[in-house]
This record gives sequence, structure tokens and C-alpha cells, in this order.
Amino acid sequence: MIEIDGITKRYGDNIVVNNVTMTINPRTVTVIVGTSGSGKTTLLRMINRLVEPTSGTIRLDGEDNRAVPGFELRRRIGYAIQGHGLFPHRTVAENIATVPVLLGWETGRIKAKVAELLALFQLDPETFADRFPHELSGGQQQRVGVARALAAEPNVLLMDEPFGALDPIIRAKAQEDLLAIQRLLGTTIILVTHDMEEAFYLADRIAVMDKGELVQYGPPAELVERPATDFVETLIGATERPFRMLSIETAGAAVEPGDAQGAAIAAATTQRDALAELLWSGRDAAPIIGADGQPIGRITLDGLVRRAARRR
Ligand SMILES: Nc1ncnc2c1ncn2[C@@H]1O[C@H](COP(=O)(O)OP(=O)(O)OP(=O)(O)O)[C@@H](O)[C@H]1O
Repeated sequence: MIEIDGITKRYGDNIVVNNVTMTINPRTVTVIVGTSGSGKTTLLRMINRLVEPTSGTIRLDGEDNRAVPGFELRRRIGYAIQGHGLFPHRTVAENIATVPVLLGWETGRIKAKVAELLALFQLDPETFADRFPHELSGGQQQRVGVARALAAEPNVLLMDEPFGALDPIIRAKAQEDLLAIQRLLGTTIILVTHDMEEAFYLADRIAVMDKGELVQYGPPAELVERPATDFVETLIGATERPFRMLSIETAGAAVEPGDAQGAAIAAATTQRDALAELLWSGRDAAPIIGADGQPIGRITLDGLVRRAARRR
């Protein structure tokens, strides 16, 4: 658990993070959103002490982060940034091994960890281990950046606009992979983004920053249904509200008994994407299949329309 308690950062007279208090539960994804300059990066960087707070406390599993030695903080907290920050003159394997080497792991353990992460991120070791960053595509570099952040098996992963530089297709895949890896490893992730779609797709809870203040912190549905301020409402976008509701849950959660005609929709698809598929194919229902490819029922236009409506 990460407890951020009355944390403030000032630069001269400028208060960039103002008395923020929030608790982040283990094994969850928290996404920090807000306008440019609202203090998101500063808040994130106070967790791993790349930025020292002016006042307030941050506790990691009950322990003040100022009491944790630097090397231990780097082991416990991975950090991945936009543009990945890979070392250009080190190979992929050397980049991933950075923190384990700093921590003095044995060579065999480092090799095993690098091989495991390359496999996890679908980068064939034969092809990629000895390449240099400039010999990779942007999406591959981004995966190496996240693999490097996870190398020392951190409980917590901080991510600052990690997918900002990726094209929309690679970006969607990267988001999907991140959630799969997060579920597998149980990592607590705190991610900063400008992209509300990304926030709704990834977040268990969303934190909204406005001019240094935390104006709302809650599950995505709560932000849509009960925006705390006009700013949150604007950020969500009035015309987007029904679609945001549908983007939070999967088609599997809206499954109804019965059959339907035409191409099936996977249960893991978001309800928003299922709606798009129904509209585009001109159907009022489609079969839903589970992860094993077996039909589990159907999804209907009526059902989705009801789910998109404001809840009273
Ligand atoms: N080292 C610094 N010295 C002085 N001011 C700083 C420093 N670092 C950040 N700031 C200021 O603090 C404010 C918040 O910056 P921060 O990077 O946290 O915002 P952000 O919400 O992450 O913005 P963006 O979305 O544009 O990355 C900005 O006004 C910035 O200019």
C-alpha cells in the first residue's frame, strides 16, 4: 500500500503539488490525469524521491520513503518514462539488466531474469538481446523500457506517459500487454497520462489533478456519474459519458442468455467496442465467446443502450 499524506511541493512561491492525500491499494492500477502543468509528474516523482517534497509524507507499506535507502527504493519501485530513456550504447540485455547489476545480483540470476522478461514482452532473445536501442522500433524500445523497469521485481511501477510516443495500434497492444503483465506479476502501477481513453481502459482508480490539487480520486464510473468539479466534467467530456461507461466493462459482463447471428465478439472486448461492432455490422445482437472460443451467450444493442444510460 502507498499512503500519500498531505504532500506538498513548492518551487519558490509556486505551489505545484498542494497538500495531496491519497491511498493506493496494492495490485491496482492508478492513473493520474489532468492538464499540462497540474503537477502529475511531480507527484509521481515524489513517490520514488526523484523529487523531494516540501512537506508531507509518503509511506510504502507503512514505511516512510525517506527512511528507505536509495538502492532499496530502486528495487522496490520501477520507473518507466515516455521515450523509454534507454541507454543508447548498451544492448537490450544490458539495458534490462541495469538495476540488477547495480544491486549486485549474480550473473546467472541476471541472465535468467533478462531471458524471462524478453519472453514476457514477446521479444525473441536470439533476435533482440544483443541489439542496440536504435536497432529497434519505437514499440520494441518501449517494451524494453518497461521490461527494464520491472527487472528488479519491484512491487511498484511508476509510469510517466509510457505510451505517449506510440502509434494508436501499437499503443492499444501495449496497454493490453501491460494489463496482462500487471495481473500476472501483481505489480502496483501508478501511471500518468493525458489520454482519457487510456485512463479509462487501464485504471482501477483515476486521480484528477488540477492546478496542483487532487480534485477527485475514485473508480472511473464515479468520475462519470459524480464529477467532483466542473473541471472533471469537462475532462470526461459531456458527449463522451455514455461511451466512457461502456469502456469500463467488458462484453462478458453484459452477456445475456440466447443466440445471435454473425461473427462472435470476444468476452474480453470492452462494451464500447462491442457496441461499435454491432452498429457497424447493423446487428441488434451478436454471440459472445469466452477465452476458450466457446459461446457463452449474446450481447444486445438494447442491453448496451441501457448500460450506457445515466444510473439513478
Ligand atoms: N525543477 C523545477 N523547478 C521549477 N518549477 C518546476 C520544476 N519542475 C516542475 N516545475 C513546475 O511545476 C509545475 C508542475 O509540473 P509537472 O511536470 O509536475 O506537471 P505535469 O502535470 O506533469 O505536466 P505535463 O502534463 O505537461 O507533463 C509546472 O508548472 C512546472 O513548470
